[in-house]
Amino acid sequence: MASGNPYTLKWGIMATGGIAETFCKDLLCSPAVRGADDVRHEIVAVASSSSSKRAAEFLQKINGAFDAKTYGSYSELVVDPNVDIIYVATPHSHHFQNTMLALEAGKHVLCEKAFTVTAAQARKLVETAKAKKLFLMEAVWTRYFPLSIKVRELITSGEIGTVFRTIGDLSINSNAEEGSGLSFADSHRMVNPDLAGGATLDLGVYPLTWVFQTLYHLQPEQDKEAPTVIASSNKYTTGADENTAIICSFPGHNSIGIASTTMRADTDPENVVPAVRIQGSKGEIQVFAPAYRPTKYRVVKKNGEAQTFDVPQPADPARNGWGHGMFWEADECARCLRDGKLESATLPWKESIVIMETMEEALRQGGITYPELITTDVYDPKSPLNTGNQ
Ligand SMILES: NC(=O)C1=CN([C@@H]2O[C@H](COP(=O)(O)OP(=O)(O)OC[C@H]3O[C@@H](n4cnc5c(N)ncnc54)[C@H](OP(=O)(O)O)[C@@H]3O)[C@@H](O)[C@H]2O)C=CC1
Ligand SMILES: O=C1OC[C@@H](O)[C@H](O)[C@H]1O
Repeated sequence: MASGNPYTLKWGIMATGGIAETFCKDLLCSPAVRGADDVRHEIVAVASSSSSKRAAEFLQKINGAFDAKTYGSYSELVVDPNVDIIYVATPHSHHFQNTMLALEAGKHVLCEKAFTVTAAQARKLVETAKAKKLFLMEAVWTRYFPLSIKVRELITSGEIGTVFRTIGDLSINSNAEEGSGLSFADSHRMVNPDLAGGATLDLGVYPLTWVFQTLYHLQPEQDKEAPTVIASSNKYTTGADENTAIICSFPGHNSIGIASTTMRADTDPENVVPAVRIQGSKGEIQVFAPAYRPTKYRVVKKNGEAQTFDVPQPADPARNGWGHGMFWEADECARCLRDGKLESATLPWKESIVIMETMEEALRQGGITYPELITTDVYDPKSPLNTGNQ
C-alpha cells in the first residue's frame, strides 16, 4: 500500500466504558492484519471522569498501552500535549459538551454515535471544528467496513439498477424475564432520558445509516436532497422511546427509506432474514444482521440469480484473535489527518447534521423529549457533563 513510515495517530480516550474498551482493543490490533501499512495507532492517554485509578484499571482491561497517561478528569486529558485526537466514548447526553471541551482545547475528535442529542448541537460542533480547523467525525464505524464500501460500489456501478427503496432494521429483544418491562435498569443509558437513551438515538441511527449511505450519500452533490420525515414512536415507562419507525422520503430522487428499531423484538433471531434491503430496478442487495456489524450480504437479481458474500472482520492472532471492526474508522481518522482533511468524505459533516435533523424530527413526532442540561447548545466547560458530577 504505502511506502515509507506509516503515519502514527496518537489517541486520548475519554471514558472507560464498554465501547471504549472495544475500540481500544481494536486500536491495539496490528494494522497489517487488515492490510493497512500506511497508518498506525497509539493510545497515549486515557481519562475517566470517576478516577485516575479507573483509567489505570482500563489499561489492564485492554491489556496494552501500559505507558499511557491516566487521568481522573476529562479536562486534564484534553490539554495533554501528546494527544492528537480524542475519542469521545461517553453516553449521547454528554457528546456535545465533551466534544466541545476537546475542540476548545485544540484537539481533533472522533465522537461516538449518536453524534449529539439535537441537530443544533451537531451544527455547533461542526461550526467550532471548522473555525478552529480541527478534524471532527461521528463514529459511525459501520460506514467504513469493506462490506459497506462494497455495497456502495455495487450501487454506484449499477449492479441493482436504479435504487428506489432501502428498508433497514436494528432491533433487540430486551424484554425482561418477568413483567412487562425491559431488561435494562431505568438508570441504564439505553432507556434513561437523562443520558439521552432510547431506541432512536442508540439503535435507529444504524438503519438510518443504511438509508442514508444508500439513498442520500450517493446522490450527486449538486442534487443533495434531505428527506421529508414521517415517524412514530412508543414510549417506555422512563419516557425514552422503545419502538420507533421512520419513513424518509426523497421525492426529487423518487426514493424512499424505511428505518425501524425496537427494544421489544429481534431483527432476526435465526440469522436468515436480511436486516437491510436495498432495492433497485434490476435486483436488490440484502445485508444481514446486525445492521451495525454485518459480515454477510447477498445480491439477488431480478432474473433470480443470487450470490452470497461473507466478509468477516480480520482477527489479529497476536491479540488472541481479536478484531471487532472499529479499526476501519480509526484508520479513516488517521488518513484524514495525515492528508490535512478536517472531515471524512465517507461521512461528511453535512450528512451527520442531516441525520441528526432526521432523528430530531422523528423524536419530535414521537413526542420524545430530553432535559435542558443535555439539549442545550451552549457550551459550558464546567457543565456536570464535563466535570463528571452527572
Ligand atoms: N459503535 C458501537 O458499536 C457502540 C457505540 N456505543 C456508543 O458509545 C457510547 C457509550 O456507550 P457504552 O460504552 O456502551 O456506555 P457505558 O455506560 O459502558 O460507558 C459510558 C462511560 O461514559 C462515562 N460517563 C460519564 N458520565 C457518565 C454518566 N453520567 N453515566 C454513565 N456513564 C458516564 C463513564 O466512563 P468514566 O467513568 O470513565 O468517565 C462510562 O463508563 C454511546 O454513545 C453509545 O451509543 C455503545 C455501544 C456500541
Ligand atoms: O452502537 C451500538 O451498537 C450495538 C448495540 O448493542 C449498542 O446498544 C449500540 O449502542
